[in-house]
Amino acid sequence: MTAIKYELIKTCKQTGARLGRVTTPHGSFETPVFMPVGTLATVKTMAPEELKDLGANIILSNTYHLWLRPGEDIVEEAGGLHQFMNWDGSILTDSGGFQVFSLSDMRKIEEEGVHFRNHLSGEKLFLSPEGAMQIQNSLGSDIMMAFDECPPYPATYDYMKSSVERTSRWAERCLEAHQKPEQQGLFGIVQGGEYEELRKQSAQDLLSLDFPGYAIGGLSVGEPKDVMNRVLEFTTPLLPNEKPRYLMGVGSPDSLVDGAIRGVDMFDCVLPTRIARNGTCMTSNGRLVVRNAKYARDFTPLDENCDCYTCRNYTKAYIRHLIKTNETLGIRLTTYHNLYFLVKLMSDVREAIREDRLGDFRDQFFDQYGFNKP
Ligand SMILES: CNc1nc2c(CCNCc3ccccc3)c3nc(N)[nH]c(=O)c3cc2[nH]1
Ligand SMILES: [Zn+2]
Repeated sequence: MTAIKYELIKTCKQTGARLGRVTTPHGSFETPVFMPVGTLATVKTMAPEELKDLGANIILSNTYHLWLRPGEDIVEEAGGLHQFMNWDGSILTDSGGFQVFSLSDMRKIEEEGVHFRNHLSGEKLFLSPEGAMQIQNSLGSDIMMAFDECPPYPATYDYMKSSVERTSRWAERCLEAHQKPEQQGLFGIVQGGEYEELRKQSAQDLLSLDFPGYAIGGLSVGEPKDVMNRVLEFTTPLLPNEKPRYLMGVGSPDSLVDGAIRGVDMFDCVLPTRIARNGTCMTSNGRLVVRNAKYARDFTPLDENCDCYTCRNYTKAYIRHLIKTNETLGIRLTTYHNLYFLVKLMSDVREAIREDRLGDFRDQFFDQYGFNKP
């Protein structure tokens, strides 16, 4: 019995989008799905009950951060991440490679692994594919990610080629170091930047290792949206139809819809929680900065089309007051709303796939939200 099961329910007749269901040892969820990010074993300011209430069934956590604080040994002693943070839904952990590159300034990549400095203390550290697997094993996540290199954008073809080949060798080492495949699913991460030949090579290498799911890495690293969409158009068809596809680090509402249309099933992004902390909200009519003076006497909800807890019980004026006075309830209410907004968006996307009208949904959503239609 493998840890991860994927059921393809149907494909949208109007687009390449898929309606599916992923089952892990901690439950199942329909796809396409947005996964809230919980870096330090918490989706910032949200209690697990609130995440369940807003409709989240799977959240992300992170090898790099939890290895540094509190240490995976403490999490293991607590009985694993689910016990430690009191979350009984599914958990996906990233392997730490990306965080090393995005957080640590001094780093050196070798065949063995990556040398870098702890971004908090400056002490020298080393992370290898085997180390990343051991940490995720201790955390007890339902879905683990292979240790990969996410090259910067842009990167030369030659650099990208040698990076892809190393990431493929690291993926093999992760598989060999995988201790509990019946309890934890391991996803391979396809790299290759914007080079179709290298995406093909990366996908071919990883498919030969027969992972239960595949991630598309190396995107949402500063490339223009049309580059991301083009890479998706020639990369998703390389992946098996009967396994989930996870686009890492994406993204904004328009990228989620455009990714789903191109056959992506799973998404994660820090955006909704990060912008909530400075009082910026995603609404059906576009972004809203609630601390703006014009909302001081606006006694309507953040989004009149939203039926979330925040929008049913509080006004822009009150939330603006809380944000301006740095009252914690303020960012809790904006976080709850932003997460609900993306979870609801993906529910609407799944509905549109069921009814074979995701292309029409995209046009209507983009017009109302204010995205320019290319
Ligand atoms: C924002 N753009 C972006 N993010 C990327 C990530 C991280 C995805 N988010 C995981 C996370 C988990 C917990 C807490 C915080 C973040 C990647 N991860 C890996 N392993 N490989 C990638 O190529 C890669 C590319 C990315 N682009
Ligand atoms: Zn709301």
